[in-house]
Amino acid sequence: MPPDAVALTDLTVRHGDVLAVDGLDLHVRRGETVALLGPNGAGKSTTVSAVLGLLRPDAGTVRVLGRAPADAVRAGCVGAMLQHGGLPGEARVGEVLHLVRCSYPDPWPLEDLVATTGIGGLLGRDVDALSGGQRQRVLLALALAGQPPLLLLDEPTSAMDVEGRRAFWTTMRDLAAFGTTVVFATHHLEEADAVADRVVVMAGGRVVADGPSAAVRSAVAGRTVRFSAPDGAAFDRVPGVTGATRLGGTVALATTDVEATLRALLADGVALTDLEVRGASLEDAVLSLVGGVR
Ligand SMILES: Nc1ncnc2c1ncn2[C@@H]1O[C@H](COP(=O)(O)OP(=O)(O)OP(=O)(O)O)[C@@H](O)[C@H]1O
Repeated sequence: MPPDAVALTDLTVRHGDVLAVDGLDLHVRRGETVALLGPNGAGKSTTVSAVLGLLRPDAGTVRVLGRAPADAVRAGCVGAMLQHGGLPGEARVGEVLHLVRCSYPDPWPLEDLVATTGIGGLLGRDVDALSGGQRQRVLLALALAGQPPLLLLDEPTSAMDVEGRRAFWTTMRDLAAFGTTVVFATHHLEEADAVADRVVVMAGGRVVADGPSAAVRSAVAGRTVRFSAPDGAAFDRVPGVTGATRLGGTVALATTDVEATLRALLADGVALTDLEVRGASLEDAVLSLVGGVR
């Protein structure tokens, strides 16, 4: 069996007095697309930095495609987009891209790379004059320049507009379909839900949930029952209901037991017009999972 793309065993990282990553075990198989989720300060960026060999763990081991992180990076096996990823100043995008491509033995063909990342119109621009979203597209092109089998992305779409995000994730899906392993940290949970094979929810430097998005969502018991109801009707004492809100003519009941709630409402003669039952969203699940750990 080939080694995992990323293998973190009992990883512990401190920044001074702050315990940023606390005994983390995380294994990413080759070809997986994994989202790292969690609140600010959960340890996602620190984990990404450790995988890139940018900081030395206080304890535990990091292996990247079976090698030490620095060796994997030096061999051109890892492409990265970091939150504070820098671009050299006083240079044009095309020049920077040329330089980076030249540093790899088998760079991604220029025309295809430029088309894939949508930076054709930016090649003659000064890197200092790029917008946040344009900068992120250029950073993506640099990350992909060596055709790496592993991509590490730390909040890669944070500055992109809706169209840019959509194009970005289409590119990621295409890369994943060709076997690239993609590990990304994000606060855009709908992107994680749509793109990742697996989501890893972190809080306080530890993993609090790890699995396919659907499994993580279903681990949260709560569901919502919505229907139209006239003003004045009260529903907070209905079996299973843990909270009731009303917006205009629509009532939303949070419930831990959908069947009991619906049976009781029907027995009471509630019409349940426009009935809708919704499971927890990934956002609900993450909020619930990290709630006690912050
Ligand atoms: N260079 C540093 N010096 C001191 N503390 C740091 C440093 N970098 C991170 N930390 C602390 O380590 C903890 C984990 O931070 P980290 O950036 O890994 O979290 P994160 O999950 O990526 O957060 P965010 O979603 O805000 O990017 C936080 O408490 C943070 O304040």
